[in-house]
Amino acid sequence: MDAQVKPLKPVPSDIPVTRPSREEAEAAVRTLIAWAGDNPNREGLLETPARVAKAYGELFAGYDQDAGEVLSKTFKEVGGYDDLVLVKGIPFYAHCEHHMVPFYGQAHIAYLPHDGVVGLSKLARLVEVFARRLQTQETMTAQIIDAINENLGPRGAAVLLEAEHMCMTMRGVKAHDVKTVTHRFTGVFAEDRQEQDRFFAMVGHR
Ligand SMILES: Nc1nc2c(ncn2[C@@H]2O[C@H](COP(=O)(O)OP(=O)(O)OP(=O)(O)O)[C@@H](O)[C@H]2O)c(=O)[nH]1
Ligand SMILES: [Zn+2]
Repeated sequence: MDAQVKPLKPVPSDIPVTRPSREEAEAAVRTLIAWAGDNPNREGLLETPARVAKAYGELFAGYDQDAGEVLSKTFKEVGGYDDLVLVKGIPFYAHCEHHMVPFYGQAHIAYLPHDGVVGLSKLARLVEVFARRLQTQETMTAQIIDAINENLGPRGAAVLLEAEHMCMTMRGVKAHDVKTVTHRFTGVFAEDRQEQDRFFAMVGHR
C-alpha cells in the first residue's frame, strides 16, 4: 500500500471503500497504541506506526491481487496426464475478520484436469491471494475452489484447510492445540465418494 489514495475493490456488501492516506493509517495505529495503554511518543514506539502501515502492505497484499491473473497460464503438453493433481501442505497465514488476529495452517488443493494443467506454484500463490486478506476460514476455502473452477474448468476440485486460530488460543476461550478443518468438493469430487476418500487419504485425513 502506498501513500496514494486508491479505491478498493467493492466490499462484499458493495459499499465502496476509499483507502485512507498513509498518514491517516499511521495516526490510527498511534490511537490503538494509546488505547492499549502505552505512550505512542516514547522512543521505542515512535517508528512503530510507520512499520505497522508498511507491514499491512505485506499482510494484506491480497486485496491488490487477482486470482484470475494467477491462474491465467496453463500447460497442455503433459503427455495426456489427466488424473488427480494434488498440492498438499501449502502453508498460509491469514487474519480473522472478527478480531484481526492471525490464523494459520495448511491448505491442500486437488483438481482433475480438463484442458491442461496450471503451474504448481500458482496454486500456492492462489492461497496467498485469499490468505492475505481479512478472512474466515470458510470464506477462504470457498474462494479458493471457486477460483479454480472459474479459471481452470476442471472435472473436479477439492480443497481442505486446517488452521489454528489465535483468537481462540491466545485470547477468548483460550483453547490450545485446537485445529479447525474446512473442506469443499466440486464436480467429480462432490459426486463420487471414492474420489473424496482418495483425496482424504492422500492428504492424511482418513
Ligand atoms: N466460523 C468462523 N468463526 C471464526 C473464524 N475466526 C474466528 N471465528 C469466531 O468468530 C466468533 C466471533 O464471536 P463474537 O461473540 O462476535 O466475538 P467474541 O466475543 O470476541 O467471541 P469469543 O472469541 O468467544 O470471545 C468467535 O466465536 C471466533 O471463534 C472463522 O474463520 N470462521
Ligand atoms: Zn477471531
